[in-house]
Amino acid sequence: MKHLSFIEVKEVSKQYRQRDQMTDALINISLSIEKGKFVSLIGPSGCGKSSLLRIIGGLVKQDCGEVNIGGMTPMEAQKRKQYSFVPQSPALFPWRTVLQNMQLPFEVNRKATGDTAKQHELELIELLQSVGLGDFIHAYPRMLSGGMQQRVGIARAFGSGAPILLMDEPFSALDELTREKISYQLLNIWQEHQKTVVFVTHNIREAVLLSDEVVIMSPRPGRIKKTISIDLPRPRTVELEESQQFQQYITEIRAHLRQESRV
Ligand SMILES: Nc1ncnc2c1ncn2[C@@H]1O[C@H](COP(=O)(O)OP(=O)(O)OP(=O)(O)O)[C@@H](O)[C@H]1O
Repeated sequence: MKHLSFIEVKEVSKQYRQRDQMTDALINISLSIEKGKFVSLIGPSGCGKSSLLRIIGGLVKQDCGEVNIGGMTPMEAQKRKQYSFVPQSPALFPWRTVLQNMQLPFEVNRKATGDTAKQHELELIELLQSVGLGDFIHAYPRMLSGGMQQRVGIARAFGSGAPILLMDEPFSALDELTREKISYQLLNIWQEHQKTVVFVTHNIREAVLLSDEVVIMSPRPGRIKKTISIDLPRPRTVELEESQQFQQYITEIRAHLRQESRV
């Protein structure tokens, strides 16, 4: 049976000009992502992961090729509030409580969606509980650690109503243990809400643990080297992480990345 793709990137290329120099950030990228899938982009620095994420999200325009988001261009998809971005740091407003920060997308998008924050308050509180922040609903961001703030950012993205989450190294500023804990919380919340996620990371373990597919990219110019389907059962567990099968995926991806980082 042929599966319908939700995000379709076809033969996309992107160059940047800086002074007199041109950089081929992406060359001939084609990628197809089904609705509800979790897909990671991994590769060495400069291979174009963020550029591809931004092109999918309509923040950057490709030079050639096509991007189709459920029948819309990325710009149309953006207008129709199809995306929620989770950047490296969560951009919370310091003068708003955690819950008020969660409510922000509804206030911003109210004209487009007609939904009010009040209608969704219970749901937002449940999301905060599911990332372990049930006791911090009325706290201000300054009272939270970096990891807790990032969890608010993730919960907010899942609560926003957007079907596509674009996450650009959301855990990169966190220590290893916090990172591990948050990846499991992200897994749980994703399992429950079934959003389509495109996740940029440098971390192989994280990519295998979270993803249905890992897209390995290579630099200069940015290309897709290989796409690996992660055929591991869900829910993914700590035991699974220690299994031979899991380790095999890590070894395979690491071998591809090593070839890329040879200088
Ligand atoms: N706005 C820009 N102007 C000029 N060059 C750019 C711009 N954005 C990205 N580039 C270049 O395009 C290439 C791809 O950058 P991009 O940030 O997409 O890669 P990346 O894989 O996300 O890197 P990293 O892992 O370091 O974040 C790099 O060579 C980068 O220097």
